[in-house]
Amino acid sequence: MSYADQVFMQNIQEILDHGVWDTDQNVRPHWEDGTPAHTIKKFGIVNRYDLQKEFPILTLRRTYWKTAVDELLWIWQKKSNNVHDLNARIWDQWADETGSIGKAYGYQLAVKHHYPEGDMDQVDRVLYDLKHNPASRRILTNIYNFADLSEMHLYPCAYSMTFNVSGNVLNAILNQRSQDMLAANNWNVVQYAVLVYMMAQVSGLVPGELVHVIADAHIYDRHVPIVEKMLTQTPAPAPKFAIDPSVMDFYAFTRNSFTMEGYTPAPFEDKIPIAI
Ligand SMILES: Nc1nc(=O)c2c([nH]1)NC[C@@H]1CN(c3ccc(C(=O)N[C@@H](CCC(=O)O)C(=O)O)cc3)CN21
Ligand SMILES: O=c1ccn([C@H]2C[C@H](O)[C@@H](COP(=O)(O)O)O2)c(=O)[nH]1
Repeated sequence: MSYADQVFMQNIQEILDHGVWDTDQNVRPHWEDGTPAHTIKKFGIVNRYDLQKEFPILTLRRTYWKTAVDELLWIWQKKSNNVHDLNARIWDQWADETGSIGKAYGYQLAVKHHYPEGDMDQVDRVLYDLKHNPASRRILTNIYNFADLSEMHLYPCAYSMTFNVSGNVLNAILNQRSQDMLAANNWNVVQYAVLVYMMAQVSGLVPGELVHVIADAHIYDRHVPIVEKMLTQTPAPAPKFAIDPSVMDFYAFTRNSFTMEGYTPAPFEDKIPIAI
């Protein structure tokens, strides 16, 4: 069993056993057929993944990690908010006729801000500080920009990364206000673990801990039978993740810069409906 399996199973069991249903409330998300998409949730889950021990990928079902990395590069490297720049169709429901998802995610990371050293966007500021001010306690990104919320088609869920250097180790905290546990929990964990690896490598550091803070950790009503089945699956050990050691420029990574050796997830045939 991978450590990520262990954490996921504990989180899911905790939500199913002690979570609170929102069936008595009016909820924003709905299913494709118009039915309200209710959830059972736990507030305030904190998971710690030590990247020096193993890569945090689920084996209870396949995490489509290449697609997840594509989306990560779309946001953090291309800094795009247009689904035409993304291979997967996972954002199509939130895109307008031009393909834009509004002033969300990549758009916010591309906005340049004034600093004494010159104008930089949030990603370049992190890269600059990791190199020049590793002792800084101000190395973070935050895309929950209130001024632009009215122009975002979905408010950012994973909205802030705080980077922290201890010795030669790069640690990070991912802050997430809302988490669809089945569709995107491990998806997000894999993405931000890969981001820590990327940031560490181009900064001459080694990846350390990823701390994932989730405010509203929920399971959608139509996902309950699927996660219950997942909990009965036989997990496998974590695969070996590797990153191309020759890439020294954050913007030179591609989806092919990463490999996952020995990934043998349990079979999983269910189609996961996504609440809109
Ligand atoms: N309700 C909801 N849950 C989410 O996880 C979510 C949203 N909405 N809205 C915006 C993005 C889109 N995200 C998504 C959407 C779909 C998949 C999905 O369909 N995953 C499939 C396979 C993906 C593939 O084809 O490679 C899976 O099996 O995990 C994952 C993340 C995450 N976000
Ligand atoms: O990276 C992501 C993006 C989205 N989600 C999920 C979390 C919620 O289920 C929905 C967003 O709905 P809100 O009503 O805005 O919270 O999308 C995710 O888990 N990870």
